[in-house]
Amino acid sequence: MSKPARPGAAPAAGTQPGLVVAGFGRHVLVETASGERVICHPRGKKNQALVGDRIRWLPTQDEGTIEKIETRSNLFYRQDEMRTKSFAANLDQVLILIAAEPEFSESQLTRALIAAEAERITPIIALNKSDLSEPFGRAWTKLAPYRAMGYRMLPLAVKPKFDAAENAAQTAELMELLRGKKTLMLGPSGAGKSSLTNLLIPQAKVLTAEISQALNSGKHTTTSTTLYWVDEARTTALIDSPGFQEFGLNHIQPMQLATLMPDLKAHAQNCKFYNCTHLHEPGCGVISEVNLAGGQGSISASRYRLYSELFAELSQERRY
Ligand SMILES: Nc1nc2c(ncn2[C@@H]2O[C@H](COP(=O)(O)OP(=O)(O)OP(=O)(O)O)[C@@H](O)[C@H]2O)c(=O)[nH]1
Ligand SMILES: [Zn+2]
Repeated sequence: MSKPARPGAAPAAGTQPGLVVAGFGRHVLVETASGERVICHPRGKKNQALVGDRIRWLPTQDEGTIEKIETRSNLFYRQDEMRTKSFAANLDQVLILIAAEPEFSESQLTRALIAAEAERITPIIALNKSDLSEPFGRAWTKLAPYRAMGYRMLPLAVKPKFDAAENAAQTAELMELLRGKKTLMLGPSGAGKSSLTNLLIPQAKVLTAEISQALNSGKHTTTSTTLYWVDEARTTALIDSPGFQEFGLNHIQPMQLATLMPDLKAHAQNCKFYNCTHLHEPGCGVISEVNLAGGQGSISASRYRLYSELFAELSQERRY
């Protein structure tokens, strides 16, 4: 009998390397070294393999079992009201896709950025629908503080109402950023995630249908996280996680939060107390920056409000 898969455990004899390219519940689709795809089941109750995981698997009749999950370089979580679950691993970067319309939520954006910072992953912010010039201008302005924080940001028109010369250039710039990397794409409903997937991976719809057929006995599902190769050489990957709502941040300590927000971090070193929560302490560098006359400071009132709300949320989650 083989031992249950455990991250970092020694591989069992006869196992083969593979990459998890889709996940549905406890079953995953594994891509073999030669590019074939096999459904694999986990051995044991724990250690669910995630999209992006490098694994060792063992063939059974027409399927396989996962014998080992290689050590992960990072791990991403999502959360709903009920609980936090991990859903993707070993990412190189995160593409946060938002749009001129519907108006993006600064809270959702901030949460996604914090989750990326916590895993030391570079986030890219893409603002879609640059063809809608008026709302686009407003949204671009709203993003000014995030550009000032140093985040990589680019305009995009994935599926413009009217084609313009710059659309192709914007897509090309994005492609340049994605090249050779595994990128998790996320964003609110209506931002253009499926449009972007279809643009970069024209066969995505067919692949998705095949995957849900294979993993879910033909029942249509949109809840699986899927890794799509953008190029034939399989060096550039886009990971789509439909139904995405919120990043799971419960694993983050409240006292860690300010170090994951570059605008706050820059002023936290001026605090009088080393364990300052930046909520009420005298001599707090963060609070004095927020209170600079006329809102001239580099920490906006809305970012500071998000910080205090998240601080309260993370302090509560810890109790159960
Ligand atoms: N004007 C304009 N509309 C766009 C652009 N890109 C996408 N859209 C439209 O925006 C709407 C939403 O696009 P989707 O690709 O379905 O967005 P999504 O993020 O996948 O949304 P969900 O499936 O709800 O998560 C569609 O009607 C698209 O045609 C763009 O660059 N410009
Ligand atoms: Zn402080």
